[in-house]
Amino acid sequence: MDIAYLTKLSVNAKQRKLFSLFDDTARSDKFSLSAAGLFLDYAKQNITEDELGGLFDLATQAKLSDKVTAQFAGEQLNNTEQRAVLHTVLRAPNERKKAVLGEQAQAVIDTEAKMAAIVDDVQSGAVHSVSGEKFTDILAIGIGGSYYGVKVALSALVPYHQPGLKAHVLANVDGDAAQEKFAKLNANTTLVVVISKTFTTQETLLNATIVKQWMLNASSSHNNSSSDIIAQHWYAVSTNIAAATAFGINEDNILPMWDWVGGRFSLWSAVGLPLALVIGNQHFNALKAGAYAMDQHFQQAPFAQNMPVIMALLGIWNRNALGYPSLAILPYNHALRALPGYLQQTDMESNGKSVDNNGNRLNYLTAPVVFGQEGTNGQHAFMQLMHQSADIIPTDFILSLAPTSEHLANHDALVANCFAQSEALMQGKTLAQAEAELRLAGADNAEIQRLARHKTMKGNTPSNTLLLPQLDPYSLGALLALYEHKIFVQGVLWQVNSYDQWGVELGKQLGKEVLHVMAKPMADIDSEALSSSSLALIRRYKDNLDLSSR
Ligand SMILES: O=P(O)(O)OC[C@H]1O[C@](O)(CO)[C@@H](O)[C@@H]1O
Repeated sequence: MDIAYLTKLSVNAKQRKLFSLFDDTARSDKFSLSAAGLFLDYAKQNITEDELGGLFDLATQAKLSDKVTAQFAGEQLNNTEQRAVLHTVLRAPNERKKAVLGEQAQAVIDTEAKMAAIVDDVQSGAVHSVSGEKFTDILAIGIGGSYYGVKVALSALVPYHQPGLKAHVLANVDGDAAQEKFAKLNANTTLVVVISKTFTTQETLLNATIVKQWMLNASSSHNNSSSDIIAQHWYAVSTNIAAATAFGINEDNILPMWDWVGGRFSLWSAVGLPLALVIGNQHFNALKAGAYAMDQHFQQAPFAQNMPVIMALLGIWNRNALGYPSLAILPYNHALRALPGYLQQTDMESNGKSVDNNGNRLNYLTAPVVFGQEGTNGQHAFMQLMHQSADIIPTDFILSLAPTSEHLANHDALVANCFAQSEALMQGKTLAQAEAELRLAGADNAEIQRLARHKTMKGNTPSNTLLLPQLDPYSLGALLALYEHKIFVQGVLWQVNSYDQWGVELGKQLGKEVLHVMAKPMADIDSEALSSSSLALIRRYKDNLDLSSR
């Protein structure tokens, strides 16, 4: 990316009062657009039409259109793992699947049909527990991309859940997390879905093992045959069919994934099974249809009317031209409370890189630190810093226009808070305004002098406001696809491979080494791979638990 060009382009923006851009009375019309049912207002970004035009030029220089075509056509964009990036084909019509995947398309279509049949059969009771009862609970075990997508959609789409069927997700390897589930679940009516692309992930396998043991124990006390309960209650989604079978899962109950679907973009594949089981095929298809509508928009709209492209370029503007290091994701819907965590993974795991596609060190920074929380909770916590500190934190406000509950006064308050926060973050409060307010409230000069600076707020914080017409499967699908494409565009401009995650692998390697060292007798604790700090921590842990004698 041409940083010198970006620096030159942004020279005025750095000095500018963002609010002054609203001297143009047509700004909110010019800086907003709709796509796939979503509405984006980006008028509160610190950017002019000319500057945005400059960013479009940058996208053209990066041959963004060619890259979009290449991605949807299945070229191997993930060049460190020699993989295509084709999660989009999973939500495309079958003709498109055949055109892109060739012979492999039939396996994908068959898997979708098999998944749909499982969903119908579980919902109708045709597929039932060993005791002949209808399943009451779905427990999904997975982590990272094999967890977040399902989690975010499950909590967002509660009104679409089939009565009598509850879904639960288990990710954390802390045994407490599993224990919490056991307290809620009846093993005899629980269906388990293990989701692991590799079927080698430590957390998922440990959790699957304890859940299996819990179910076997419950089953023996119920006089069921143990092998039956695992064969009938357990499903898996994986590329590693052999490992899933070796774990004891009935081969008929294993749905394949493909290496061209990245974990964090896999909700659209059979990874979505726990979600589909609970919301049903019709709503799962609507989720995919919303994502497909955004795919179409992304491929067809010119840059100046392209929502993912605009959001991506604004993100680059804030990160690389204006130098802001983070991005707050603030959904003003309780139902979207899992979205910040989901986007944290998709964005930071994808674009948190420091070398380009050819392995050359970058001379600019990439993904911002993404964080967030549901509104209005954040206002009474970390948003204080967003208003009062000198740091500027660009923000995405996300809101469903239609209320998700019957409590309309609460929804009005929620909406008002959302709109007010973007305004407050942009306008801030000058010293003169703070002084005038204090004077009006009857403060004397000394009091004004003492307090006015504390009440001054920098403002100038840029934000997007994204509106969903209502929180339904279609809109959610469009929203998730919007962010997927935004991340893709940023990866293209930053020239990084958004689809590998070697950093996670390093953690896994050292995790194994730590476990290996922990298993040694106290006197032998040593490792060339670990620092004296970590070795001392291991000794302290063993001292406390006397792990070696277990
Ligand atoms: O699906 P798996 O193979 O269990 O991996 C879980 C997750 O771990 C990662 O490899 C790293 O977090 C993700 O990409 C993936 O979604």
